[in-house]
Amino acid sequence: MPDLTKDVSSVVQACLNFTDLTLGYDRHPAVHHLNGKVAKGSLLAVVGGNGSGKSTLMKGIAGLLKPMGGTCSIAAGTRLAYLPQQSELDRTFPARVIDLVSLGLWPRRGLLGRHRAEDREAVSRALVAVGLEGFEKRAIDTLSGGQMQRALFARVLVQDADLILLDEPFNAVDEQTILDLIGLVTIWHGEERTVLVVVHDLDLVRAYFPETLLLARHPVAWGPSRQTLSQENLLGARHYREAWNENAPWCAAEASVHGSHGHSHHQDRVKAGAR
Ligand SMILES: Nc1ncnc2c1ncn2[C@@H]1O[C@H](COP(=O)(O)OP(=O)(O)OP(=O)(O)O)[C@@H](O)[C@H]1O
Repeated sequence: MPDLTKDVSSVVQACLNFTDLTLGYDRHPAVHHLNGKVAKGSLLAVVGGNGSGKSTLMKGIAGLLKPMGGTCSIAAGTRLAYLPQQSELDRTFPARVIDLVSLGLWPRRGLLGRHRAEDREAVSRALVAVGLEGFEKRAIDTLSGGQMQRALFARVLVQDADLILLDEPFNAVDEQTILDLIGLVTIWHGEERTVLVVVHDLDLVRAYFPETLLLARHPVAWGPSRQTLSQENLLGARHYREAWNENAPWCAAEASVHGSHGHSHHQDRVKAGAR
């Protein structure tokens, strides 16, 4: 399986290194044989259709899913912040905005640690940066989807992480919120943090993300966004997704028919079944 990150020079320090990484659930792989490096300071969009493995990859990097095969290594000393999809969060938890944002302090202070004046200032600055000044005491279950996403970005700001994983942060939020949140992502990129974002809107990707990984359970393409999002690659991803058999078992054999990437024994099964 070749490394698809052709544009990443070997002299650039890698923040993430995938070696034949396969992730999945109950022995059913959802991301197959991913190889490549994410250079420190990259701003990488992760795109693909529903069920193509984007969230699974994020969970694998965050350490919430153990690889079924291969490895995902993170550069030593990297502080990580992971923002799951909003649908995975429990909004009914009785917390105020300030409590939610202050959770970003726990890697430094511990859950029960006393917050110092500088911590309180960091939380206040983060709330101002996301446009939620004055919302400190609001219960999180009273926030709109966009306000909640702003609060979650404030928590990421407070975390001060080197590697930031954002899973569909622009879903179900209005245009102004998207622009404000993109502004923060751009600032993080300027600060040389490594940022991976699952995005559905390809126009947004083309406009703001220098690099893109296109997934269809396997990596279809990875490189500069314009090249990755070529018609050919997008069609290839769709073709692979349409041929996917949800019930295919764990792959044992390797059979590469897509030229340089992926293996398609699941597709073969579907075709064989259709005959
Ligand atoms: N907890 C789970 N248990 C079993 N299968 C799962 C689990 N989570 C995801 N899957 C399956 O893994 C595959 C990849 O799912 P994943 O959520 O990574 O896709 P995605 O690209 O993020 O999709 P979407 O754009 O719809 O969020 C899907 O077939 C999904 O049904």
